[in-house]
Amino acid sequence: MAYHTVLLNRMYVNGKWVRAKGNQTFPVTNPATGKTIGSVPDGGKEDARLAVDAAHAAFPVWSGKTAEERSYYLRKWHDAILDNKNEIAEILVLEQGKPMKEALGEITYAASFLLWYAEEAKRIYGETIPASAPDKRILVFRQPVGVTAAITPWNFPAAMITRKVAPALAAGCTVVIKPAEQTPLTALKLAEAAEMAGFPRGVINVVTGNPEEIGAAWLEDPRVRKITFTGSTEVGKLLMKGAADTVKKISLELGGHAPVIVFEDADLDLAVQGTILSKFRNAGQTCICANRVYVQESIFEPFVEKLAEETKKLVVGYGLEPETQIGPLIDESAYLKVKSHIENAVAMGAKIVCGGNRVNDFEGGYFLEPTVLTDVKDEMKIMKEETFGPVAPVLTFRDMEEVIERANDTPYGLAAYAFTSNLRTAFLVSERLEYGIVGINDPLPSVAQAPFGGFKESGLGREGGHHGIDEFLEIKYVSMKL
Ligand SMILES: NC(=O)c1ccc[n+]([C@@H]2O[C@H](COP(=O)([O-])OP(=O)(O)OC[C@H]3O[C@@H](n4cnc5c(N)ncnc54)[C@H](O)[C@@H]3O)[C@@H](O)[C@H]2O)c1
Ligand SMILES: O=C[C@H](O)CS(=O)(=O)O
Repeated sequence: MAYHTVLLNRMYVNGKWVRAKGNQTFPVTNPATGKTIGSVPDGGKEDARLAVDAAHAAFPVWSGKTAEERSYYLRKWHDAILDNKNEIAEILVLEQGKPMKEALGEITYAASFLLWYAEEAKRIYGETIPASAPDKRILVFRQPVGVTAAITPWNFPAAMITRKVAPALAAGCTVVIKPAEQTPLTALKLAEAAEMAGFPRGVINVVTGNPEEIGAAWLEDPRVRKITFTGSTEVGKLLMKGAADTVKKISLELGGHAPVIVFEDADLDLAVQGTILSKFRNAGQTCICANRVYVQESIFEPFVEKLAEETKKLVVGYGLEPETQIGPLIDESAYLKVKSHIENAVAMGAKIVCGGNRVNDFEGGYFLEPTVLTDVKDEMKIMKEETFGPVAPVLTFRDMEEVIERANDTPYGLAAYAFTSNLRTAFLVSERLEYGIVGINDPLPSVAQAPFGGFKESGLGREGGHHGIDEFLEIKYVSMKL
């Protein structure tokens, strides 16, 4: 299929579609074909500062609106995104590569945060506290933190933006957004929808361009009071250090290394399908994808046989083709990293049960066969580093004590999964797994109403649920002497 070229080539600052100050642009590539599909402004420090100028100027008006008024704009944005769902999804597929069905699902998921926080905006309650002195009254207010900088990844180019800016806007903050350089077009389509929704100029700003320059500009600007980041743990640590200079609030949604635990009392078909859904969604490029699969030894053989049988059925192809289930990896370096995990495992004795090869039917794209490995050892790279690709290492375990200890033996703590039909096992495992998200017989736990986030080096703070709005609020108390 000949894919059309997408022409946006402007970014959205202060309610206007503008070029970068240096007039530079950078290409946007289709990861399935390696072909350029568009170009966007290559913004830098000055563009980043201008966006903060706009957001800072808009803050008094936006934060001064009533909750009902802010809720209205969020709902309009939600409607504008869903009215243009197919067009946005197609652009998302062209620049990110995921199958159309997943892209449509992501747009729906992204819009759901706007609807959720359109309601949460109206529930930012304060409190009164009984004063110890009879002539004093104590009032507690929750107020917006101020200008918020959102820096987002390429794997969910729509949802990772709205999961941040919906609560920020609901709280009364104004936002400056830097999308990943691999997937800027989706972010600009969201900005287009926000413009359709009628947001006042300067409330929402999207700057495309040099990550280091834009990031540095926002970190050093005292007017930016909040950094909200989704991406690798490595970059998250950099931003956390940079935020310290002006003591900015910070939220971090970082890397993961999810264990899947399959107990012998699990429904085998459910456990296999659940492992496939978690492992191979977005070609394994999600932060909560299964990265390790532990199977109780008594069911190991039938589980691996069924998992391999079902994995071989998965269709690898272009995202716009309706039958495609597995798209390309985002770029060559992503492919080489995943391939290195397979090669390291095999060199240390792992067996490739299925997959393991690049699919060469597609010129220009980095497509990898969905892969299942056995004879895996805990010392292998794939057991320690986030793979971010369609490879499932499967290992055995004897009992709950052993598997909980091994599952928790990682610096990560984002998501974990367990398949069991035993209620006691479900509760004990849920309580003892050191992860912010635990799916029990549920491989797809992410919803707008739940507080998404990680333990340990998987992040700080939560996105979604009523917790998500707290990240964008300051608490103030007023002591009034009568
Ligand atoms: N926890 C979550 O919710 C979640 C969600 C999606 C992705 N992720 C993680 O993100 C990673 C993959 O995404 P990625 O490759 O885009 O991550 P990345 O860290 O390379 O990039 C993320 C964003 O940070 C920007 N960036 C990179 N260096 C920067 C710098 N020095 N200053 C400012 N900004 C900078 C990038 O341009 C991009 O916009 C994986 O580790 C994945 O687990 C986590
Ligand atoms: O990759 C990270 C996303 O947060 C995954 S999900 O779509 O929220 O499950």
